[in-house]
Amino acid sequence: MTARIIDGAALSEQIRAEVAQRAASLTARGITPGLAVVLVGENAASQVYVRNKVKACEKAGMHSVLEQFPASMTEEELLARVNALNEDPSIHGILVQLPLPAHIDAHRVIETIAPEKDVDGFHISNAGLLMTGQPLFRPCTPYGVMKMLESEQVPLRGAEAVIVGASNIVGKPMAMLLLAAGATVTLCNSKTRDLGAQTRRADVLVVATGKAGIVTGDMVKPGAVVIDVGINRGEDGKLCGDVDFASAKLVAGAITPVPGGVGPMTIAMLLVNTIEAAERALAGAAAQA
Ligand SMILES: Nc1nc2c(c(=O)[nH]1)N[C@@H](CN(C=O)c1ccc(C(=O)N[C@@H](CCC(=O)O)C(=O)O)cc1)CN2
Repeated sequence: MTARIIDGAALSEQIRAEVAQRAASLTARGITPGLAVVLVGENAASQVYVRNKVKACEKAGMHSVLEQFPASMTEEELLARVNALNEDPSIHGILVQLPLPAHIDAHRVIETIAPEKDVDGFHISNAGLLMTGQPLFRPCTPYGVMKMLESEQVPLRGAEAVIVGASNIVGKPMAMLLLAAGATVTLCNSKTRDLGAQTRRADVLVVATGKAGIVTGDMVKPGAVVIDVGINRGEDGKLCGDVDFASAKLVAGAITPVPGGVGPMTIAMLLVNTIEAAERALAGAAAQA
């Protein structure tokens, strides 16, 4: 058996086209959705991601601002920039690209973003809302994974979902979204004993560890849906995921590639969250008038 390839690039194009229509309709009503992307430091991968985010906004007819600062920027200076963006009415979404330089407390920065502009969904109040089943913004990567599962019509009610990696930005919110969809969720971490025993139970397996090839074909249940969130640079210089694609695709029922899988969906869902923020701002303004 060879797995069906889940094409995140194609699905993200569809979602971005829908976003462009919503953006045009908002602009016609006098409000152009605006996203501010803040990058501190010279991380090469982050530079690519933020440029792609800004380009995607422009293509969808949205306003975007890229604020780039040297790694020497202080935490107080960054907090002041975030506060200024919180007050800027032309900006509906704010994201601070991660990782931040080690001298800056990422938690403090994220907690400074106004929750109603936190289009990454990382603010503690947005994490709490997601956990209690009342999401305002769903974090973009897990939200994109849910859209991929939906487009593939993967049954989630009662399914065994296993997530490898328990980060705040992917693993934990992924667990909340799968739980809300009715899956039985197992969240594995670096201390998990016999990882293969867990992953082999999974009808839906999501891998987000940042460790190339941590999941191999022998760790996949035949017919499972395998979602690879990892983006690593292999020894050959090419991008690869956390899943050993060559062996896993012979066992899985469906699998996401890297590149062209979850990555493009992350950017598409950022646009969706920004549109939603702008739509809420318009509704709020109308209610006050
Ligand atoms: N503030 C945030 N920081 C980070 C997030 C995030 O959601 N918010 N996620 C990741 C990085 N990330 C988004 O920022 C991201 C990673 C990868 C891609 C992507 O499209 N990847 C392509 C390959 C691109 C390449 O050539 O390198 C793919 O997989 O096809 C988009 C967004 C960490 N930081």
